[in-house]
Amino acid sequence: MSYDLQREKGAARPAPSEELALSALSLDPHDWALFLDIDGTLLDLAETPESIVVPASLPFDLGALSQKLGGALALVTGRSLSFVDPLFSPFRFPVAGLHGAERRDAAGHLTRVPISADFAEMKRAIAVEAERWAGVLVEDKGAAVAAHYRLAPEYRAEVEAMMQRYFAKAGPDWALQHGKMVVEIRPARADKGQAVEAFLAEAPFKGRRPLAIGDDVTDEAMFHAVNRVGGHSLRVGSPGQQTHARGLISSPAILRRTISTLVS
Ligand SMILES: O=P(O)(O)OC[C@H]1O[C@H](O[C@H]2O[C@H](CO)[C@@H](O)[C@H](O)[C@H]2O)[C@H](O)[C@@H](O)[C@@H]1O
Ligand SMILES: [Mg+2]
Repeated sequence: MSYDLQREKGAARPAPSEELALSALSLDPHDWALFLDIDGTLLDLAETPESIVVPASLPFDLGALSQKLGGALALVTGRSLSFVDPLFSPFRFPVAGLHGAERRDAAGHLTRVPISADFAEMKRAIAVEAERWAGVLVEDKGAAVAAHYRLAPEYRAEVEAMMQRYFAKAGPDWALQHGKMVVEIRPARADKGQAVEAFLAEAPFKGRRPLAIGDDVTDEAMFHAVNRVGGHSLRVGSPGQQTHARGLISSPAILRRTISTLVS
């Protein structure tokens, strides 16, 4: 079933997806729950995982939006939980990390994944093996590991083959996650769609219509999850991509500007 925001709100003329969906949040803030990806959605992509820039106003705009939504705003990211909080300080939003495998709910309860000795050894082996490819970065995310080739795209095939090989040895508790110039091995226990479903079963998200905004393959699971329950989904990027998302936002900057307008 296609959820027609434009018709429901009686808009007089077609408008870009981001304006429609986000102005619906503003009109009925107690009806909606918002799920936001971080890299490539709220934040512009950067050359390395560490070199992202969080505009100074963004945490405060998100804090104001969260308050407007009665706290029903969660971050759903491939990053680890421990990486996320300092980005949005002084706020600590409900968050799902490692593509859904770990989660902190609105009441502050944590679900984490223990790091086994075998996985720690695998991370070390991947880091050592990647040293031979100048520019390839290995990101240790605790219970997940990512190999980035953004600075060395000529090694894409080698990086993919290496991660595939370690994934094949890792066993059924692990998933291979492709992303933007990155391949990751992450816990298979939950994806972003399952994380969104878990939030939607709890206060203050429960009973609200979900809107999910993301930019990448990993976000397709949450697009699917929110569409299935009559919510709405927006993909950040250019037109023409294969996606479950029902609308498009052209860039993180446009999303940030729209959020800022909603709370000003
Ligand atoms: O689910 P997300 O919040 O979008 O996180 C996905 C991955 O984002 C990061 O990698 C991506 O962004 C980097 C910084 O802009 C960029 O350098 C890299 O090429 C992108 O793949 C992060 O480093 C990963 O751990 C996340 O899983
Ligand atoms: Mg992203």
